[in-house]
Amino acid sequence: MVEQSHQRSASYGLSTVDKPDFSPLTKTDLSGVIEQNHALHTYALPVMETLYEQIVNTHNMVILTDAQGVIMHTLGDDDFLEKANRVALTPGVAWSEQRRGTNAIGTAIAEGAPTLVNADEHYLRANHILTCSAAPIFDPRGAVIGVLDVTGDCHSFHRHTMALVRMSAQMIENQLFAAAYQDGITLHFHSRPEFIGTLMEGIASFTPGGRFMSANRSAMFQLGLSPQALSVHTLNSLFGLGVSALFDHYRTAAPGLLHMCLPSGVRVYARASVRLSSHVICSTEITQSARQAQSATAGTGRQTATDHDSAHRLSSLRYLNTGDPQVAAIIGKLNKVTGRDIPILVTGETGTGKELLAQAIHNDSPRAGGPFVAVNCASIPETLIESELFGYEDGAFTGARKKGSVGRILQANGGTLFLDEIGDMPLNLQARLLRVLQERMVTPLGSAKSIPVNVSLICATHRNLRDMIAKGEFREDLYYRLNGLVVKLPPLRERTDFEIVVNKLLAAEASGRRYTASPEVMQLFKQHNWPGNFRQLTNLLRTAMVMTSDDGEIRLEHLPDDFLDDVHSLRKDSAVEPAVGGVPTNATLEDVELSVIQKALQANGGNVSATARALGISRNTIYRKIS
Ligand SMILES: Nc1ncnc2c1ncn2[C@@H]1O[C@H](COP(=O)(O)OP(=O)(O)OP(=O)(O)O)[C@@H](O)[C@H]1O
Repeated sequence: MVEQSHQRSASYGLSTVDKPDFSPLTKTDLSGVIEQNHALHTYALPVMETLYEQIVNTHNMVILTDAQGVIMHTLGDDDFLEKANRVALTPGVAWSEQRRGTNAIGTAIAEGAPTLVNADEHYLRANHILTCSAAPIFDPRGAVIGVLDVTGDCHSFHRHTMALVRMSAQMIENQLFAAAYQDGITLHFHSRPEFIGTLMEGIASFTPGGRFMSANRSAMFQLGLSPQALSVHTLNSLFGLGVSALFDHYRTAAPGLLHMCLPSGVRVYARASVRLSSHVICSTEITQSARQAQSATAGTGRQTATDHDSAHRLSSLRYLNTGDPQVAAIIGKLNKVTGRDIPILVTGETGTGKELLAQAIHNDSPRAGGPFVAVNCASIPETLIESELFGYEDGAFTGARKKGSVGRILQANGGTLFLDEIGDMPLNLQARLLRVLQERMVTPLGSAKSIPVNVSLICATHRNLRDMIAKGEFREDLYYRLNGLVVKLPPLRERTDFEIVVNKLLAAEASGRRYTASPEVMQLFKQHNWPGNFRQLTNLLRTAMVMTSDDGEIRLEHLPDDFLDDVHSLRKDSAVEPAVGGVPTNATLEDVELSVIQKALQANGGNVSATARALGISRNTIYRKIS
């Protein structure tokens, strides 16, 4: 390999006596390279730190480059970094074979394989002082996206270094893989069970319906198939197990590792995890959620869902229907419009489950195999909403990524776009959004080209859009475009299935144990007004469950003090209520303040930011006053 690389080096017109080339990229260009390789850079840095800890004080350095061999980051012993500087081993410098002849980084890229280049194996004489071990980092399609390298003084050569570098590169690949394929079914497998959970495990991901999405290098190796060959497969065709059988397995009392058979006949062990957007349902939790789905439907006298398509059922409309007539009516209406691409507007206080409902609508629709893209218009700075939604072309504005960005609307193509807090969309963008909905075309920022897009739209808001229209804050024409079907999720305090909801959440949060709420606690819960709705109740239950004793019963003493204070202050508030002229004679200024804040909170559906705006005080003041 070294000999062939030397021949290539000569063919690039390099001479062995060439001096090191000190022409790094400018700071701006280097930032551009790092920006283009953002995910690689982010996931590689912690791995580099760990790798460096293994080799500290050995006159070595750790190097990360992009796919062209441009150094993006280095970590090393000070004395060696100084020496490295002399041969241009610094950020911004390219170490491709074309620029520096045979060297571990450039040759690893040229060969697409881990490479060790020691002392005089380097093409340039100036680099004979080095020993370098490099491993390419691959993306799931098998393309080299960067190189991890350990370079040191040639006298410091150690034969274990290469193994460390290879393992670290694999670790980066697995982390990039996990970040890129978060949704769907993920299988972790190996022919030896003790290797599951280690760097050696194969990882393959599938859509909730079982279609193959991607695999890491170990998986491709074990399956003996290329990324192209894998793309036509399914969970069943690769592992001899369908989605429903997978869920059946996890519905058994003590699900162990799965036993599966690869197309080659090799037997493997596997662990599966399922994640449907914001919901992670891992191994044992699959069992729980599946059971709850069944008990939820059984509780309302509905037919239990069939096993096929179990993954969708975990976040389906049926699962949300736990007996409240308002919710049942909403689900009845939604079922009628499913698949008709009628825009849906979900209203309701914060934490009432608007996003969960949107996800369930998507999962129950014919678009379930497509993407579900959620955008919270209130959490993105106003200046960025436009580029985030519509995307932008190369160099559209200062700070834009070199290659441009596909906006969220186009990301949702073929699936569902969920625009949360649509009331927070700035007026000028409301006009652009309206155009997209009318013309079904998106024009990215800085582009003259319009791209056709096919999305089903669900919007949500806790604000009163009609009031906003009256104040000129929301476009009437957009409102009529969004409200094909308007549904209002009830706040928890109005739900008649409150007890079922509490028990459902307790079961969902319990991993294998049984938890209950004592009658006093349930009574207290029913009297509380839950401004944060499901989010608040879930958090409270999580904390209380940790406090319980062996019997798993949540009693008053297990509830957090701040919640009890809240309940107490609300009671105090209602005691103050029947006052003459609105201000009770025995009320302190503090009581009145608290009462005003609580009323405003209620009027704003528990939304602290909106309350702060309405009262003209800071969010911190609100938290301080109600704590
Ligand atoms: N019916 C339900 N059953 C179980 N959990 C639920 C239910 N509805 C909501 N939740 C949980 O409550 C939390 C808040 O739900 P979600 O984000 O959907 O509410 P939201 O109305 O969109 O809130 P916000 O308006 O603040 O964005 C989530 O963790 C969600 O999983």
